[in-house]
Amino acid sequence: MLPLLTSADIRKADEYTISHEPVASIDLMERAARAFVGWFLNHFPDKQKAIAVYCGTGNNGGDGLAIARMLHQHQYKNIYVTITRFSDKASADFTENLTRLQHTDVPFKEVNSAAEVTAENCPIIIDALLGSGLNKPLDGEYKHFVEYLNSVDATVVAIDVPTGFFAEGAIEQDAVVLKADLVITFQQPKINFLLPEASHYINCCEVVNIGLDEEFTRSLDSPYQYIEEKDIRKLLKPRKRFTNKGTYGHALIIAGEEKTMGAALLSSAGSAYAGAGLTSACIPASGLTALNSYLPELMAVIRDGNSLPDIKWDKYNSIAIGPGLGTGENALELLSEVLTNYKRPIVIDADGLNLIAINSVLFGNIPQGSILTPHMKEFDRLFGEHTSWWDRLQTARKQAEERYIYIILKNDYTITATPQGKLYFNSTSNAAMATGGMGDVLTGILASLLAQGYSSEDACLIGVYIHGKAGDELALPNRMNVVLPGKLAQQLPLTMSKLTV
Ligand SMILES: NC(=O)C1=CN([C@@H]2O[C@H](COP(=O)(O)OP(=O)(O)OC[C@H]3O[C@@H](n4cnc5c(N)ncnc54)[C@H](OP(=O)(O)O)[C@@H]3O)[C@@H](O)[C@H]2O)[C@@H](O)CC1
Ligand SMILES: [K+]
Repeated sequence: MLPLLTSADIRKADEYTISHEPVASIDLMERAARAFVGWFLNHFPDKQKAIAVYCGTGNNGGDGLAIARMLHQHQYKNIYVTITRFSDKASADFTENLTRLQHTDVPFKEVNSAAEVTAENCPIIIDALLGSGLNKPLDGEYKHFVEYLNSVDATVVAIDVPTGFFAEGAIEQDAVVLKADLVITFQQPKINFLLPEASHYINCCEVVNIGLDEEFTRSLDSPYQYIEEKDIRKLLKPRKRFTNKGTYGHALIIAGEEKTMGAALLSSAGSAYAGAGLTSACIPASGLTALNSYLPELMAVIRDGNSLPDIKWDKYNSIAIGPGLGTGENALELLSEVLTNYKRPIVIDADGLNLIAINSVLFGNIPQGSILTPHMKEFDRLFGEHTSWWDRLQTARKQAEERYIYIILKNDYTITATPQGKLYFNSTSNAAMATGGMGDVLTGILASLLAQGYSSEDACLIGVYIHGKAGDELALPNRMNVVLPGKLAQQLPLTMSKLTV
């Protein structure tokens, strides 16, 4: 698990490393610059191409100067440094790196206003204007200058954080930010890099390690954590000898109407392929043929007309409700029944969430430890409109704590908010998975993991990870443009077995 730190905490880790490793601050900057250059050398090997390095006068600018010097040592022939003296301040390490640069023959100039900048015609721009020290939205000279650079046709490589981009906190919709083709960031992705707003400003991000003290960063106990494969390997249990279907539980998926049987089929398939010993689908009678022909391993509990089915609650180790269920009277009655009669954690998705949004009194009946899986719109229907993903995260965290539930906020980096106040960012999945029915499969996977005896938290972390991982395994090596949910479900047994060897 990689702690994701705010800028303030990164500064603390920075200071701790400087005094405890110990390493001089200027040497830590040198290490950061070397890490950047190591990556840059491999990906921009043409040493004749002109590179413009724009440096502010803080430590981000200091990095820029050190990087310009190192690239020059690596025989990059056309490096042009511009220092923006838009304020009187300059950090000590910036000043030291300026002295070091002056001992080379790299040309540099200093400008006091955006108007002094001459037309840019380098195909590569290195952005070292401002980094994680940004403390207010850009205005004045920086704003003009960034707007100008955004109009230039060049590949922009940002050091650590693109100028004007807040590493955490709500991002304003009209924020002026230097748009980066690539960000080479130090130690960890910044929290806002993992939220959808980043897509307007950052095309691609690479993380390079600069050796900040890991024990110290863990001790900060950040609420924001990035889940890696090794974490899932610790949680996922291999199937053992001398076990039988009873060992792996019975999941009930309450989903689908006549015209939305697909959602029920995909959820149920997600449950079966994720390894529940038994999966029953509670569906309308009109869907029975579809169910039997789609996956004969599934069992049916029939909902007939307006009457509710006779559900033997004790039979099921977990229940998921919602995909394709509709928001009519019957669906509402069904959900109310479940919330009244079933006391273990359940999974609520899609129309299950929409029903709660319309009938908020139901909120109080959700069993503790239950898992809600909203996408952005469902989330806002449940908890009110939000204008930024950062605000959504804070709401998710608060609601999960107050209601003792898990909220899986679906997104590129799906986030699980827990009752303990943690926000876990998932690291798998890809754009080929952006297709209808994908969430239904996730719902089935979660119900399946609960049925198999995983805690709600482990079910969330494992479920979201394997769902994305199966999608990655199908899409990435085969360069598939789209992965269909049914295929993804079929991939799950292989994905899971790879994670348990
Ligand atoms: N973390 C690490 O471990 C390591 C970090 N390193 C590097 O340090 C970088 C952080 O450096 P940093 O703290 O000096 O901040 P930086 O981004 O250079 O800017 C500071 C200046 O900007 C100013 N300023 C702020 N907002 C502004 C605005 N809107 N418009 C105008 N001005 C604005 C602010 O002025 P003030 O408001 O205080 O007057 C201040 O003077 C980090 O991104 C990484 O590259 C590595 O070298 C080594 C290891
Ligand atoms: K920068």
